[in-house]
Amino acid sequence: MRVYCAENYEAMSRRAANIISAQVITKPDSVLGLATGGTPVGAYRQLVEWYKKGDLSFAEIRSVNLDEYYGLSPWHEQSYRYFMQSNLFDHIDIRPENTHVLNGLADNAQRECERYNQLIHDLGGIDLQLLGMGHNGHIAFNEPGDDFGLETHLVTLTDRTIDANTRFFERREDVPRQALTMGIKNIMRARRILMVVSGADKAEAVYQAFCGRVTRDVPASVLQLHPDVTLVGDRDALSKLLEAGVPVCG
Ligand SMILES: N[C@@H]1[C@@H](O)[C@H](O)[C@@H](COP(=O)(O)O)O[C@@H]1O
Repeated sequence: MRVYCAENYEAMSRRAANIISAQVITKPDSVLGLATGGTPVGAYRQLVEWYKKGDLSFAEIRSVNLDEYYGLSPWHEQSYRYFMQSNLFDHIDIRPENTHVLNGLADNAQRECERYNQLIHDLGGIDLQLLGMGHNGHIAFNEPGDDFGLETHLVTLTDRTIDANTRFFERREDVPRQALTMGIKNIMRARRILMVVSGADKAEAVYQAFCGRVTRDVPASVLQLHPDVTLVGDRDALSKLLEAGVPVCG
């Protein structure tokens, strides 16, 4: 694992965007696994800026998103499809038909999950998977205790995740209770993984994930078993790793 420590959120976002751009430039038809949440927003903003300057093209890029709330339409402002359109897709030259997000309105969740697994397979797998992390160590919507062997599946969100995501909705009751998510198995099959973390409130989860035991109780800890992980964080999020003496670059 490589760890990059950035001074602040902006620098972290630039570093992450750099890694994504390098992937796009070296393999213009890459399959990018994309993530939502507050943390990657700065990296997306940076990519849009570089695209507008003419430094990058996404014309051949294919994307698959990690997860989607179950029960929200793609046009709902808090759906992850809407998030991706407004933070990235609407501002770059990626082809709409090449962007894939799970359908939160699918009648049959099981069938939708199978379709998505097949889609990832047909695309040739994920070249670079971007990840954020929840305060309880969840990745995508793989909550503590979930089986590492699962592929895309329907999950019931924990109270902690619902609490954390309430900030995006008017009321806690509005946060969907279920989501469709890629499983740990899909994520672990990605050729490269890029995790972004920011803020002191993530420091303990980051420490548990990368210095603790590999356990289902901390889903992100499974990344210790992946051969190509880059962790990019700001100083606050990495504080406990730094205290523990984990070597960092930049
Ligand atoms: N499903 C998403 C995750 O993919 C994301 O990593 C997490 C952390 O979000 P944030 O970056 O806002 O802390 O939030 C949600 O639960």
